[in-house]
Amino acid sequence: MSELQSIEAALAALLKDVTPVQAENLPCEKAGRRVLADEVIARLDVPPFDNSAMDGYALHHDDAGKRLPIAQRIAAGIQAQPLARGTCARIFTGAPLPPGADCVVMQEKVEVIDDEASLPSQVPESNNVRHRGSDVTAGGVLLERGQRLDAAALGHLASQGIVEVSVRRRPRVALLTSGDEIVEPGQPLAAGQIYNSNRPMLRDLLERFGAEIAFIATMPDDADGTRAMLALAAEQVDVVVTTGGVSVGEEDHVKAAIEAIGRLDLWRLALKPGKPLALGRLSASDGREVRFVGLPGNPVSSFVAAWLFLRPLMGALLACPSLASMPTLPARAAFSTRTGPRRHYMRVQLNMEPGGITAHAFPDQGSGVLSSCVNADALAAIPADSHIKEGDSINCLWLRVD
Ligand SMILES: Nc1nc2c(c(=O)[nH]1)N[C@H]1C(S)=C(S)[C@@H](COP(=O)(O)OP(=O)(O)OC[C@H]3O[C@@H](n4cnc5c(N)ncnc54)[C@H](O)[C@@H]3O)O[C@H]1N2
Ligand code: MOO
Repeated sequence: MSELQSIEAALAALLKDVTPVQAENLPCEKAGRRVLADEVIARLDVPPFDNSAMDGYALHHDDAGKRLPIAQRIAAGIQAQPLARGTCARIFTGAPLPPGADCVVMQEKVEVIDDEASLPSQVPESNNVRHRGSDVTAGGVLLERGQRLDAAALGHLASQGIVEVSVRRRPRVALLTSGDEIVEPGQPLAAGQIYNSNRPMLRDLLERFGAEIAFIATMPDDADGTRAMLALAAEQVDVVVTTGGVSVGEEDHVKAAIEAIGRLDLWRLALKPGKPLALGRLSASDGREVRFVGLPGNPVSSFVAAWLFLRPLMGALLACPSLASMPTLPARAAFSTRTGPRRHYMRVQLNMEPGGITAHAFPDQGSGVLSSCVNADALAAIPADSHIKEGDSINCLWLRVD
């Protein structure tokens, strides 16, 4: 039996010479979850003017402790008049601070009698004032290149009045499943058949990793049909992903087809689940090189391999650092286990407990037991040839995409 190969070596082979996909301009309202192709420079100071953080009274801090006439009323959205020393202004949250005032007292601390406000004795300068440019300074970097546009980043763009951004187009992926026994939901099941669970699962994962599923099909059962389908897919996409048929069985045409129209490397990884992995390249007729990733058919193996290989591949194609690497968390094992020659990525739920984060493993970690992935928060990476006891510290890959 040949030696098992390292996950890191397979990942390096997969990511070698990946060039990021092209940029495109998109309206911000359609750019959610997309990745910035360029940094965005702030055009405006945010906030654009000194303003009040509270509903209350604006004054100069030297006038603290006095009873002051209320000289003006400043609502959000109106222009404030200069404030004379010895007076104060009624002011509301977000309203501009009047020139001459340098602090605000919240209304709960002020007594108002006959249009005069009694102010507390000590009010520090800048109290309850949000200063111009304290969040963002015009001319500075608002968002970095490679930033995924999450909810807050979209809000940040809008705060600058920006309506369009340059983002990476979504990598186009072909998702092909194989196996005579695999049937689509909605069809009747004959004896020996099972439903195609990998297709919707991988589709969802790939879309969460930023891909567009541009081609989705079931692989034909014959050699010519398989070769024709792979060639057709390669014309339309950046990456071809298949599941099934990467092990040692004979019932498979995918390996032969890839070898006929491209290059193929078969890996036997020190990874559980997900030992067999096929990586390759196909050539499109315009000379583009299309990456091929053949995931194992067992649903849990393809789930784990998708997180370990497809996520960093999408991260590289999108030039997005937060996708390229997985967030990791140390946790205490709430279980004990022994591993053999393969690193075991156990599906765990993470609980926040008084002593820290605890990882609870699903009882059946079999590679066909998809229940172990439902509600899993993380993959606990248990090193090869180790004995983990309850309470030991383990490293968990958080199954989370921004
Ligand atoms: N003699 C050996 N047999 C196997 C080895 C080995 O080293 N020597 N490796 C095992 C490991 S590990 C895995 S993982 C699987 C990988 O097999 P394949 O990638 O060739 O996949 P298939 O044989 O086509 O299917 C495996 C399993 O998964 C089910 N499957 C496939 N596609 C789907 C789908 N779209 N939805 C749901 N389930 C699917 C299929 O019915 C099989 O049960 O090989 C081991 N064998
Ligand atoms: O390692 Mo396989 O990938 O057992 O399912």
